[in-house]
Amino acid sequence: MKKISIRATKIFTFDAAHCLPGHKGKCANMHGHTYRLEVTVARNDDGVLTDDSGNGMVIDFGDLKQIVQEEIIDKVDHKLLNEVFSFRTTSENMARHFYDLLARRLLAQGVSVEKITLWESPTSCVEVGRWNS
Ligand SMILES: Nc1nc2c(c(=O)[nH]1)N=C([C@H](O)[C@H](O)COP(=O)(O)OP(=O)(O)OP(=O)(O)O)CN2
Ligand SMILES: [Zn+2]
Repeated sequence: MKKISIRATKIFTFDAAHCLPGHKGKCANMHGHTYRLEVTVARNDDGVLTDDSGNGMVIDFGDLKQIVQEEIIDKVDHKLLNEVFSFRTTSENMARHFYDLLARRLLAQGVSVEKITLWESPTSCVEVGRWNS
């Protein structure tokens, strides 16, 4: 029987400009996106804090919002991404970077990042996570 687990997701948006030098199409030119960032987390024990010291939450949505704001949104919103990051600013590279930032920050709280979904447009997204192989 499959184990029940609980995940919590919070959604963010940010506006940013970038270009992909050498891209074969129009994305070589400077252009902008309203990115949508979906952050899904779980407790490392797969449940919620329900003991006397617990609060029945995977993580307080307010705390998650503050962490994502500090670690990601404040650094990228209304910025030129090519100046923020040393790597090529594909959605894949950014989503992986965001995953690593949040995984490191949430580790101490016993919270793991299950999935990061980064939408570059309403029709294009990438997902980063630990999948069952
Ligand atoms: N795998 C990836 N492919 C592309 C990326 C990327 O990050 N990962 N990025 C781009 C460009 O940044 C471009 O802005 C987005 O391309 P695309 O989704 O094709 O944009 P459109 O507006 O043309 O999308 P439609 O909805 O199909 O009109 C390119 N590729
Ligand atoms: Zn783009």
